[in-house]
Amino acid sequence: MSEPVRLAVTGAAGRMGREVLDAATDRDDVDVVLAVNRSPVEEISGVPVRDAAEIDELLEVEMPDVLVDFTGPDSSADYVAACADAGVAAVVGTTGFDEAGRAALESAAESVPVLKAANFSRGVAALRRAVREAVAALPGYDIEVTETHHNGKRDAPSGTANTILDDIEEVRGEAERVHGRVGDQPREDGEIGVHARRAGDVTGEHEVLLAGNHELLSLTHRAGARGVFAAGALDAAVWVAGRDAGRYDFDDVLDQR
Ligand SMILES: NC(=O)C1=CN([C@@H]2O[C@H](COP(=O)(O)OP(=O)(O)OC[C@H]3O[C@@H](n4cnc5c(N)ncnc54)[C@H](OP(=O)(O)O)[C@@H]3O)[C@@H](O)[C@H]2O)C=CC1
Ligand SMILES: O=C(O)C1=N[C@H](C(=O)O)C[C@H](O)C1
Repeated sequence: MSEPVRLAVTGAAGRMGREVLDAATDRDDVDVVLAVNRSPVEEISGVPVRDAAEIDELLEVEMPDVLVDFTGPDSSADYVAACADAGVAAVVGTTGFDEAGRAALESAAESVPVLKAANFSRGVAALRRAVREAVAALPGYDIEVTETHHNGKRDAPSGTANTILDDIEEVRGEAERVHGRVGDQPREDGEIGVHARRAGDVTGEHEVLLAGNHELLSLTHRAGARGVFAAGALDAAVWVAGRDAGRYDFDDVLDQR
């Protein structure tokens, strides 16, 4: 068997960072050599957690092959820039990037491999394929996309919902995205309704509704635990290690284009 992939994990103390560190302990194809967090934390899953402010020096000293990031969009763009300087591949699970953040990832991808996915669940990858097929088969049907997440989520709509909306527009052409409705606002032909709900500790749900007259198709994915995202992110890290510089996504890992 080949050497385990040397991993750095940023946002180590977050909901996802903890899952990634926990999942990594059960695998022999990865070895966490560096975990960092903004707020001080001593250790997680037996891995000492270092100060995020020292990321540049830490990458030079620990020499990970791949950095896995689940933080926030601004810090993620900074970490990926640090990866580009240090020659480290990046797997980005963080969502909610603005134009400048997206440009920073593109720029880093000129020097190192950057694999970004709004959702590392295999079920969501299958949902996306099913949605593209359903949209192609049901021209003219009304489409509404609803996502539900825990009350700690910052960005809305979710990165996954935005990706699904892009998928729908790829099949159907550009559409107006109507975020919620209020007052005298009848549905216009071709618009896509988008709804973001935040409640309790919901891990993540995405529903795409396609409705014609007298029939309704509902495609739904529910994540039961964050372990599914962590497993996918680690699969992505193993896959991306040693690749050429460039942009990659989870479909490349699943080889399902
Ligand atoms: N692609 C996927 O499959 C998935 C993606 N996500 C995305 O991952 C991201 C993180 O989600 P989640 O783990 O729930 O979030 P949390 O808020 O639980 O964790 C974020 C972590 O990042 C750290 N952090 C935040 N801002 C900074 C900063 N400026 N510099 C350094 N560290 C920082 C936080 O540190 P501190 O301890 O100081 O707060 C915290 O440890 C979100 O964008 C979410 O949408 C989530 C699940 C799955
Ligand atoms: O913040 C979360 O929790 C999640 N975020 C991702 C997103 O924005 O799509 C993926 C997952 O749904 C959980």
